[in-house]
Amino acid sequence: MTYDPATLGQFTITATDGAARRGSLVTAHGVVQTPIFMPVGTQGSVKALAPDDLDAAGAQIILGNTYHLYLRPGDDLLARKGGLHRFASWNKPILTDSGGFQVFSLKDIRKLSEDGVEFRSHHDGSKHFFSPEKVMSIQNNIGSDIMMVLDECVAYGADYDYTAKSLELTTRWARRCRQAHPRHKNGQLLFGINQGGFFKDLRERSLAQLAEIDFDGFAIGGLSVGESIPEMYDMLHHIAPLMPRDTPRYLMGVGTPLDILEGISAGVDMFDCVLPTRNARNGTLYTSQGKVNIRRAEYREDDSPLDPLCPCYACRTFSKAYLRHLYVAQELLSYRLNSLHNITFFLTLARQAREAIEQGRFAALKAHYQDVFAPAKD
Ligand SMILES: Nc1ccc2nc(N)nc(O)c2c1
Ligand SMILES: [Zn+2]
Repeated sequence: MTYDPATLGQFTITATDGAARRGSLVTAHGVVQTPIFMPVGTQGSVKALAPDDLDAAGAQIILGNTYHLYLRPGDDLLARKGGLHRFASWNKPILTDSGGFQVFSLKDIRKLSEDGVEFRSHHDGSKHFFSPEKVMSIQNNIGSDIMMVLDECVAYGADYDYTAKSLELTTRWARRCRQAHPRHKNGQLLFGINQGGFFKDLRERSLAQLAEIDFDGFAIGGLSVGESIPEMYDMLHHIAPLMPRDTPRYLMGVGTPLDILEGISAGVDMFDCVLPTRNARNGTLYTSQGKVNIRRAEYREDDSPLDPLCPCYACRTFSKAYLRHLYVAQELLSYRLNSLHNITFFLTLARQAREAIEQGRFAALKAHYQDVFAPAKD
């Protein structure tokens, strides 16, 4: 990994269109063009796809997860293997989520304290403890280019008092993460995570506290946790414009194609979501004409490609009839081809957004896809 310490972490905005930003972020494993969609590879693999598939699809950066990789194969093993990049033969940027969200979604098998969170492995029930320092050490062993702080993602519906107390803890943990991992040590960037639930004053308080800490970027956490779309968009449009302008803004766990375009219109630069690969496995495919449920009988004899505008191997090589057959027959190839297509679609959407912002026509792109994915057509 060779990078120039002088430019590491540099985020440059090259064009804007309304609040939408076209930019680039320098990481130790390459420059990331934003807005960007990041395929999720929780356990060190974007399910059913190999690095050459991801390269072909135009992936610039993928996600890994601290909680999962710590439990299996173990961050100590990853350190011995030279880090996740070498272990998984992925030589482009990797962002790792801190595990906070995953632990808090384990509900009853975790205990929260000032020092961190105790939890039981979902594999074998063994007891573990994540402190801010521990998750920094794990992400250091993984060798991710962008690390996330340990945070508490409060459940949807949490009351004001609990949310206010929780964001203070998340800020104290964020400070401890920063102290535990000096700026750009090992070529790694560190992002803070905004919390505060669905209370605008708490969101602003969390942001003001985090903005005083020296982070390379800021994420919006605590959204896409079960709230309605209008609630998510309302908070998104409130907090995104208040986030520091000259560092990347990352909306965690979002979302559908329309959510991503909404986020970009609010000024968000980075997105990740399991939707493309998860929905690929249940036959829900995203195309330039809208969503296609490939298992529908109407495709049984359909010789046309899944998406005539898509450059992916699945669309260039096979018919809908064959893709439907693979799905119905539960052939493993169905996972690979459907995942390859959906990931290509999400990455293409991000590329189209970058081009539209450069050309001042982002609003038109967003309106086009709002029509394509209008609920009536589902
Ligand atoms: N919707 C999400 C997804 C991932 C998250 N990761 C962290 N660390 N924190 C959150 O609040 C998240 C929310
Ligand atoms: Zn395709």
